[in-house]
Formats: sequence, structure tokens, C-alpha cells
Amino acid sequence: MLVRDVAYEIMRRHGITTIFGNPGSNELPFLTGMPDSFRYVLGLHEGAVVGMADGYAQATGQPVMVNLHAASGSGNAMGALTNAVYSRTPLVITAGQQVRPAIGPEAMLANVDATQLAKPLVGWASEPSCAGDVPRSLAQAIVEAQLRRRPTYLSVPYDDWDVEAEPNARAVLDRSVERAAHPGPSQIARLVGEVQAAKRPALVLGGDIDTDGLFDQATALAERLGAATWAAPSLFRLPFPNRHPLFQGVLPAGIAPLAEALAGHDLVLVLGAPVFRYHEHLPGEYLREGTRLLQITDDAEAAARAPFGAAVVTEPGAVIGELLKALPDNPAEPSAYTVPAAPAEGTDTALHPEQVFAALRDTQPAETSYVVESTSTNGSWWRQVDLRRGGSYFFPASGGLGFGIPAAVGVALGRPDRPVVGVIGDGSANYGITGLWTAAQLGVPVTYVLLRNGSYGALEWFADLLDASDAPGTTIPGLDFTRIAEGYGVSAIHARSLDQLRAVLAESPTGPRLIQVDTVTTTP
Ligand SMILES: Cc1ncc(Cn2c(C)c(CCOP(=O)(O)OP(=O)(O)O)sc2=O)c(N)n1
Repeated sequence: MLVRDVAYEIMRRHGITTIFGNPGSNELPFLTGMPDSFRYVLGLHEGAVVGMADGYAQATGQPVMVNLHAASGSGNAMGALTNAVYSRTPLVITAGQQVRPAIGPEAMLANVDATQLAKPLVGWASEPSCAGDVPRSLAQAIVEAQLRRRPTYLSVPYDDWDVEAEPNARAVLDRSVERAAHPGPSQIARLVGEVQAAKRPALVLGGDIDTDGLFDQATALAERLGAATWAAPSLFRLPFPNRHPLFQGVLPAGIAPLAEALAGHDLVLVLGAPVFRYHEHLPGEYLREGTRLLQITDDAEAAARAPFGAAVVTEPGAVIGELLKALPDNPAEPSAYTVPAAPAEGTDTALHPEQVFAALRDTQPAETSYVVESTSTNGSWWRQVDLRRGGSYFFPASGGLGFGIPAAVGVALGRPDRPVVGVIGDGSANYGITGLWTAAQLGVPVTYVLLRNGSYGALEWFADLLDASDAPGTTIPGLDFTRIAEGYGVSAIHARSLDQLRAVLAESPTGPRLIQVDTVTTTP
């Protein structure tokens, strides 16, 4: 059995049979002879490859294999990798390496210091010291990604794959590694006691709640407590129904306004989120006097780096389950979900983003998954949409643009049972635009709504905030994404009115389509 054969068997044993990649000569010896049961998804740029893999991994909840070309391909993937780090996506990034004798002399395609290249983004990186250790190293890369919930990186010299595997290489095939983190009885008693003693508890829910499939359980806990519930700032997944009467919105991403929002609550229970991923620097006290914060996360690094509050490192799902067991039922009838206000209006030639989002709300099925990458329209988005299911919202977790178009392809591949809509800004689109080609090649029925405001709207807002409104480079006029999309094989239309937009959205897509609409610039 060759090293390559053991490697494919290891992947299969871990449920990995889809590989996202963009090849170079270093990767061909790995890719040749790929078993028929495997699927290779080609992206035309490594940023799109990782974006697709990230969306697919988030949609399936499984580790995903990525194969990139040496240093240059790995380098192109770094922006997309920053998102996967903060969505805690278990990607296994593999890259082809020159043959060992050619690395030191830095021959062409040598990935010099390969294990340093992807750090600090990846949680683990390795380049096996001999072909015989490639199978075990690949198994470790997969398990490390799962345990750390962070991408890993494995660099493999291209002549290793055709080497006869060591006699005991197959032993790694039968390994299983599980993680079980549940609070002990005394910790449970203390947590339940704290929550029961709170007079005005509040919940702050992070993206991990949706990633871990805890959307409904978190909703049940909030209703049991009757607690005001926020989504954590810098949100990349929606953990709670955004029109639920207890939902207070996404917490502001500034220190002072966040403390203000939580003022008056004596206990803030943070579930599945770092404390906190602030964004705009608005200094102030972390919490108001009298407010205590308790963070529950299985991300030990996030717990360690938080600047305030207490933390318990354990599975949020375990704590939610224990609280639901211990807390008495809440007899109060939940009030009705909130109704969106009439959308703000645009001009004769450009719609307001709220009108676009209201049209999506009114025309798309309730189980639609939205992949959103428009950075100045978040406020408009949450004012108009009505999302009541887990897996409804995906946003680039580190704000690294280029996620939206590719990740929508990945989500559609991972959840073919749910419609997928990409809501993409005309600035963001350019960073992951090649994902349209893969969408066309695979025929995934993704609807892309391209918001064309001719600017980097969020940067114009930031420029005002930072007193830098004279900064250049924030307008992007003259882009026509209908022609760009057609060039990648995706059918496209420019919707010239709200009626036309609604009519087109009401049609069910049979393949990928792009709907471009002119919008006015708004503030986040
Ligand atoms: C890879 C990358 N490059 C640049 C940026 C900087 N950036 C940029 C360029 C933004 C403008 C995005 O414009 P858009 O048209 O997609 O959306 P809005 O007009 O709604 O802001 S928001 C932002 O943080 C980024 N986040 N990621």
C-alpha cells in the first residue's frame, strides 16, 4: 500500500471525501489516483478555495480537506484563513512541497519554512521528516483541527505519496479520538445557583451556539429565564431568532456602548463567544457597577485572553442542558415576534438596502441560508430580516472579505436541502469573485444579490468616525457585475426597480444566478 493509499483511507475513515483545492505540480502526485468515492472541488483562486471549504465545513459541521499549491497558493489563502480561525472551522490545509533535497537549496516551488508560513493563523502545522510519517501526520492534522476547532496545516514533499507505506502505517486507521467536556457536579451547582440568584440576568450568545446546533436550546433557555438576549458583537452566525421578543439585537462592538447596553443586568451569561470581539475603539469601563459576567466556552484560548469576567471552559451545550434541567418552567406566555417597520426608501435610481432585505424576507423560503458580505448594511439587515432557524446566517468571522461568494457555494454543497442566498456588496464581491466560476461549473442553485452602491460604504462610515473623511480609495464606480458574472458562466440580471427585484426573487433558481441592484449608501 502506498502512502497515498493510506492517506485517502485515513480521510475516508474521518468522513472526509470532498477536497477543495487549486493544484500546482507539487500537488499532482497527491491528486493522482484519487478514489472514485472522493470529490475534488476546484476553485480558481486559493482564497475562493478556502472560502468554499469554510462554508462547507460550517454547513456540515465536519472537518474539511483543502489542498493548495506550495507557498504561493498557501499565501493566497491567508485572508480567507483569518475568517476560518474566528469561526473556529476545522479545516485541514495541505500543501505540496518540493522534494526534501531541493528545499534547503530553495529550488523552484520550495515552500521554505513551510510550518511557519500559516502561523499564527493555524493551530498546528507540520512537515513530516520522512514519507513514513505522512499517514500519521495527516491523521494528526485532522484530529488537531477537530480538537482545537482551528485550521491546521500539513506540508508534504511531493515524492512522499508514491513511497511504500510502513508496515504499521495502517494502525492509525483504527484510531478514534473524542473530546468530552462537561462541568462537574459542584460546577453545575454553582452555575445553577448563580443564574437562579440573578435578579435581571441577560444572555449574550456567540456564533458557536449556531455552529454547535444549539439555536433552539438557547432560545428555550432565554424563554425559561425570560432573559434579555443579545448576539455577541462581530457576529458570524445567528444564534437566536432575530425577531424574538427577547432579542435585543447584536451588541455594539465598542467597549463603552457595549457596557451601556448591558447596564442594569446583575448577571451577564455569555454562551459560546469570546469576551468580546470589539471592533471600533470606543474606550470606557468594560461593565457597569453591579454587573457580573460569566463566560461559558470550550475555547480555552478565548477564556484565557478575556480582559474581564469569570469563565468556565466547557461545552456551552452541556451548561444549557443542565440549566434547562434545573430551572423551573416559566409560566409566562411568550409575546409575539416583533414585526419589521416599513423599509426606508431609496431614490428613483437606487433602492435602500432595507427595501432589498424586505424583498428577500417576503420572497425567500423561511429555511433559506443567507451568506452575507455587505459591510455597511448590517443595521438595515437586522431591521428587516426575520430569521428563525439555525444555519440561517453566515458572515466572514474576521471581516476578511472574499468569503461571501465562495462560502455560498460551500454552504449550498453542504446543505443542498436548503435554499442559499448570497448578499454581497460590490466591494466585497471582487475579493472572492472567482467563486462564481465554481458555482457555474457545479450548477449550485445559489442566488447572489449584488448590492451596488459604488463605494466601500463601511470605510466611508469609518472615515467619518476616525476623522479621515479625506482618505482616498473609498469609491469604486463603474463595475457591472452582470457582465462579470456572465463571464464566469453565471446568468445575471440588473434589477432596475423594486417590483422587478421582487419578481425575479420570487422565481426559484435552477442554477446559480446573480441579481445586481443599485442601492444607496447607508451606515452600519
Ligand atoms: C480582504 C479585505 N480587504 C479589505 C478590507 C477592508 N474593508 C473594505 C474594503 C470594505 C468595503 C466593502 O465594500 P462593500 O461594497 O462590499 O460593502 P459596503 O459598501 O456595504 O460597505 S469593509 C472593510 O473592512 C477587508 N475587510 N478585507
